[in-house]
Amino acid sequence: MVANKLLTLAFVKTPTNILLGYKKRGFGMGRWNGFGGKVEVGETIDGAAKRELMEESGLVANTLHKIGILMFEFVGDPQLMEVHVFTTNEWKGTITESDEMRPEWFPIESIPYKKMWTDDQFWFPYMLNARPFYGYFTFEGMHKIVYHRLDSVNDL
Ligand SMILES: Nc1nc(SCCc2ccccc2)c2[nH]cnc2n1
Repeated sequence: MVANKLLTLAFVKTPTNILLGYKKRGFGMGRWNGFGGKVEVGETIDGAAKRELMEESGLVANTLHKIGILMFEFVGDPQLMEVHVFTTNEWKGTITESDEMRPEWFPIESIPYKKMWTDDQFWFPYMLNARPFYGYFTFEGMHKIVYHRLDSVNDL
């Protein structure tokens, strides 16, 4: 039995703007995304999300709100990615570029979906409207979605 790979993704947002990071290396390189990564052994998911946000953007979130869970399957890879998605609108610290990510604010009206993962355009509206969601996406390669399902949920 291959366990899911447990990952986090956190977004810092105001009512009109969202902070995205340009991934400079590794998985998802060359795309704008939220801040996140692996949940380490002994870490809570929330704790990992806060740590990754701080490491990758320099910001400390006072509270993170769980807004979604995304499952990603890549055809040919038995390990599913289980991504817990968070938002925050209360943070401290100074935005700092890391070796992983170059943070930049975007108006919510001009999110660069063409330079992001293909699935983001499906679930971002749920996140931006604070509607908790559960999504499952099957990828063939790094661009093509061959199956997806996305549902609103009452609690996560
Ligand atoms: N938006 C988005 N993000 C990811 S990976 C996010 C989790 C992660 C993984 C590795 C390093 C840092 C963060 C995706 N994968 C497939 N579609 C996707 N969409």
